[in-house]
Order: sequence, then C-alpha cells, then structure tokens
Amino acid sequence: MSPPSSAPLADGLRLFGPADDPPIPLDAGALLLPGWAAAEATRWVQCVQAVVAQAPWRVMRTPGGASMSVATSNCGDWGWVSDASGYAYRATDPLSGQPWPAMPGWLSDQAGAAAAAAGYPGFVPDACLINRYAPGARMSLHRDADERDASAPIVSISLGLPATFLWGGLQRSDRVRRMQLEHGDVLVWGGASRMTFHGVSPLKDGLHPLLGSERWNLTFRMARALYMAPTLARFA
Ligand SMILES: O=C(O)CCC(=O)C(=O)O
Ligand SMILES: [Fe+2]
Repeated sequence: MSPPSSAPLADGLRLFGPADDPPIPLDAGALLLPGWAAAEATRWVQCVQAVVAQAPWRVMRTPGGASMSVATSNCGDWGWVSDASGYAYRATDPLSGQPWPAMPGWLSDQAGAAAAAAGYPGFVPDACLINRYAPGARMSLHRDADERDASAPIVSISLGLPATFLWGGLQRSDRVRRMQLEHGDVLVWGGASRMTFHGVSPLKDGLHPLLGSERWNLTFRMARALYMAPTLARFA
C-alpha cells in the first residue's frame, strides 16, 4: 500500500491528518483518523461559535429527569434533543422555536471528506450535534439509534481537551475498550459497528491552548436522509 497522501484536495480538505498519521482500524467498519481535523482547528471552532451564537449551549434533561453533564447545541436540518418525552430529532430549536442554524457548508464538506477517507463515500449529514464537556462531564454508554438509516456512518470530531472514549460492542454487556481521543481526532463508525455502544469517561481537568478547560465534540449524522454511496464504490 502506498503511504497516505497529505496533499490538500481542495479548500483545505485532506485525505489524512497533517502528521500523515495513518488511520487506525478500531473494529469492522470503525476507523480513527488521528489528528485529521487539527490543522483547521480554528475554523472548526469558529463554525461552532457561529452556531452557538444562534442556538446557545443548553443543558438537556434525560427522559428520566436527570440533567445531562454536557452542554449541547445543534446545526443542520435536524437537531437531536432529549427531554422528558424521550430522544428525538427536531427541525426547530425548542429554546427559540426557530429552525436550527444551517449547517455551514464547510462543516458538511469536512464531515463528508472524513467519511470518505474512512471508506464511506457519499456521506451528506443532515444533523450535527455539538457537545461541550467541562471537567467532570461524561457520557454514559449508549448507542446512536435515533437515525432513520443505519447504513449511514457516524462522523465524530474531538476538539480541545483529550478524553477517554469508551468503545464497547453490539451488546451493552460487551467488553469496553478505553482509548484516548485527542484534539483533532476524527472517529468514523458505520457498517458492522454502526450500533456499537460507546461513551466518554468524566473529562479530566486541563488547559488546552484553543479551548481552555473544555472539550467540544461534533457528531455528524444522517438523521432522516437516506445514505446512498456513489455507485462506483460498489465496483471498487
Ligand atoms: O463526545 C463524544 O466523543 C461522543 C458523543 C456521543 O457519543 C453522542 O453525542 O452521541
Ligand atoms: Fe453517541
């Protein structure tokens, strides 16, 4: 196999990270792209800031009534919300009654390029959930199961403080692996691992040059749209 190319594709898109770190297979269908988003981190941060200027960070409640430990926002056609009635994708922000901020084209392009680099061409997200972790914030083991088309992958970007990511199996009781997610890391999972249980351990305190004592995570999904990989990929 030839070494991964670092040549910019267009408008700052790269096949692999600036350090040319090769992708790390995690499971069938799941790949870590180390540092893939690091080179453009300030642009990622600016995009999030523009979103939260319109749809501010808020703490959602779980159906059981507990406050989530992350603060959350969304952009795109569909925003993921949790409240007393359950989990759902909504077209409008419950805080404002207005549609969620549009997904910046650059974000959508980046998510599509990351998915393609992980073997999922044709990924066009219609939802981007943004989670903000302060020290102590965590996400318990769950799987992303509110989307219409489970053949579409998930693209998850980490910014700011490192976190311990929990990667389990298809059953809640399966062994859980712990891995460090660093600033700029991109995790893509789909196919056989699309319904893998995952979570995040309580964030350790620290100071990141760009985000201070926070970690931001952007999770791109196809919430309602159907995933249609380009025909060519089937013959590749
Ligand atoms: O913060 C992360 O890395 C994971 C977030 C997540 O799993 C989710 O929002 O569903
Ligand atoms: Fe998740």
